[in-house]
Order: sequence, then structure tokens, then C-alpha cells
Amino acid sequence: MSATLIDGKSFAAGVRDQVAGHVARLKQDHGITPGLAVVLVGEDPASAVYVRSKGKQTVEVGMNSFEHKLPADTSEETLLALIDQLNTDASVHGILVQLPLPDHLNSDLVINAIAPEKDVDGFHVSNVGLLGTGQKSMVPCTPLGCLMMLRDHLGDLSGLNAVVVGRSNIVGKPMAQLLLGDSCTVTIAHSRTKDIEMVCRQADILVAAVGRAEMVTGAWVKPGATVIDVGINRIDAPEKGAGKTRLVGDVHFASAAEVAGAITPVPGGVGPMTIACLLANTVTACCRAHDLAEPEGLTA
Ligand SMILES: NC(=O)C1=CN([C@@H]2O[C@H](COP(=O)(O)OP(=O)(O)OC[C@H]3O[C@@H](n4cnc5c(N)ncnc54)[C@H](OP(=O)(O)O)[C@@H]3O)[C@@H](O)[C@H]2O)C=CC1
Ligand SMILES: Nc1nc(=O)c2c([nH]1)NC[C@@H]1CN(c3ccc(C(=O)N[C@@H](CCC(=O)O)C(=O)O)cc3)C=[N+]21
Repeated sequence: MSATLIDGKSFAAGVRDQVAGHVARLKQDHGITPGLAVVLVGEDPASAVYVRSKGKQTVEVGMNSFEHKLPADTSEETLLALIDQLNTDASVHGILVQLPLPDHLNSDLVINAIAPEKDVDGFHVSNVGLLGTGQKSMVPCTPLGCLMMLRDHLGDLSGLNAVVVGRSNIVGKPMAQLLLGDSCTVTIAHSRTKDIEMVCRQADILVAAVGRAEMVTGAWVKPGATVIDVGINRIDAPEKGAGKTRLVGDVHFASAAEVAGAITPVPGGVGPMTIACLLANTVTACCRAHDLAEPEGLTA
């Protein structure tokens, strides 16, 4: 491997330390404790793991964590009533509804019911519009974490060719907006892109958010490029024993690391940064709610 490893796990620990410092200051100087409410509908085991991990880290940085676990057959009415209650609860500064929701619930409707200033995921249509027009908004956690690592590794991103593979509302599109905001020349590739390998090979910054295990190989990577792997895929790992699994990204790490200048691993890359940015967004939302100066370096 010739690429530099971008260590998201330790970067995230640093972001959490900063968040903890701001939380301590809010408590000491203003008597305010930031609070994050996480809503989980249904029993998806992976979602349950993430929600537990979010709750634990929220408490570790000194914030209040409110977990709401609802059964899979919860009605839209019940869920909307809970969101309404969280919107008006002054001890709640951030609200996250874990996605995906069960099929009978309209996720656009649910997300847009969250008060935009408490929408720490940055998925509300108001925040999407604010980000797209370069105004102050809540920035989606996963793309924000990727941007922080890119700035830290590369410094000024202006003029670099960035290719984002994937055009979802939660990762690909906001990632492209943030890179554009930092003056990259941005291309968004997706399942209909022609000669995607050639498109990716033009990238100084290559962000993979496709949900296909190890799709992006070294042959897709421009020598020296910075590769950010957003993918989280659990695959069989018979080498670890019968029935065992392991986590891999959307990038084929071994071959890409031979060509790239720098690369994020999975696990230990974008994932931990996502949760750290969620905590950062909650502190930012809390400061905005109380008309206090926002922490620097924790937003885009
Ligand atoms: N680390 C983290 O914190 C997070 C990780 N993730 C992970 O990131 C990955 C992407 O998530 P998400 O954006 O929600 O996924 P979606 O399934 O919503 O979107 C996937 C995108 O990839 C595109 N795509 C799918 N197959 C191909 C292909 N063969 N060639 C080119 N493009 C393709 C799709 O194109 P089209 O639109 O044309 O169908 C779509 O735009 C997943 O592995 C997910 O688990 C997600 C959120 C947070
Ligand atoms: N409303 C909403 N907001 C989200 O931000 C959101 C969501 N719904 N639904 C699911 C996806 C996925 N996601 C991850 C967060 C952390 C890790 C993470 O910490 N991963 C660890 C490994 C975890 C493990 O071992 O399973 C790592 O990459 O090192 C992964 C994925 C947030 N998402």
C-alpha cells in the first residue's frame, strides 16, 4: 500500500473532544445542556446498533440523549405527533429520525415535519435549499465529515476535480454541493453514467457512495487521488469461520490504496465522522437556538 491512510476514527475523536469542550462551556457559562433526540421505528438490527452508538457518544460528550423506540407498525399520525412534541420541547436541540423508515411511512413527509433548526441530519427541504444556495443551514453529517477530512488532508480544495459516485439525497447530492461550495469542479456519477471508470479516473477527489461492496477498484483511481469511501457493506467472510461476516466499503481497498495518494478505510473512516458531526450539529443547533456564538470549525 502506498496511499496515506486517513484515520476517521482518530479524527472523529478529535471532533468529539471539541464538542465536549463546547458542551462544558454551555453548561458552565449559560446553564444549558444540549439535547439530541433519536427516533427509531422498527427493529432493523443495523439501525439499532447505530442508534445505540449515537446515544452512547451523545452522553460521553456531556449532552442529553433522548431515545424514542417505536414499533414497526407505528402509524404516521403517531410518529408526526412525537415529532411535534420534540419540536416544541426546549430541552431538545436536535432531532434525528433514523432512516430507512418502514414502507408504510412517507419519509419526505416525516423529515419535513421536523423543525428545520432542529434538523441535525440536514435532510429537511429548507436545509437542502439553504445549502444549495450557499446560506447558513444544517449540513448533512456524512458529507460534512467527508469535507472535514478532505480539507484537513488537502487544505484548499479549489479547482480540484471531484467525482461523487452516487446521487442520493442523504449522501451524494449534499456531498456534491459541499465540494462545489469549496470551488471544486464537481461531477456526479450514478447508475446511468457512461464509462464510469473513465469518469472516476479524472478525479483528484473521488467519493464513493453507491452501496455496492468494493465496486471502485484501483483501475478507477487517478494516481495520487484522495479517495473517500462512504460505503458500509456487510459481506460474508468464510475465512473468519462459517457464518461470519465483515464490513467493507464501496471501494476495493487493497487495489485502490496502491494507486491513491490517500484513502479512508472501512471501518474506521467516514462512519465515525458521521456520528461526530451529528454531535457537532447538535451543539451548533443549541447555540443558534440560544443566540450564542457558534463553535468554529464544526460547520461547513
Ligand atoms: N458511513 C456513513 O456514515 C454512511 C454510509 N452510508 C453508506 O453509503 C452507501 C450509499 O448510501 P446511500 O447514498 O444512502 O445509497 P442509495 O442506495 O440511496 O444511493 C446509491 C447511489 O449509488 C448509485 N449506484 C448504485 N449502483 C451503481 C452502479 N453500479 N454504478 C454507479 N452508481 C450506482 C445509485 O444510482 P441511481 O440513482 O442511478 O440509482 C444511487 O444514486 C451505502 O453503502 C450506505 O450504507 C450511508 C449513509 C451514511
Ligand atoms: N437519519 C439518518 N441519519 C444518518 O446519518 C443515518 C441514517 N439515518 N441511517 C443509516 C445511515 C448509516 N449511518 C452510519 C453511521 C455510522 C456508521 C459507523 O460508525 N460505522 C463504523 C462501523 C460500525 C459497525 O461496526 O457496524 C465504521 O465505519 O467504522 C455507519 C453508518 C448513518 N446513517
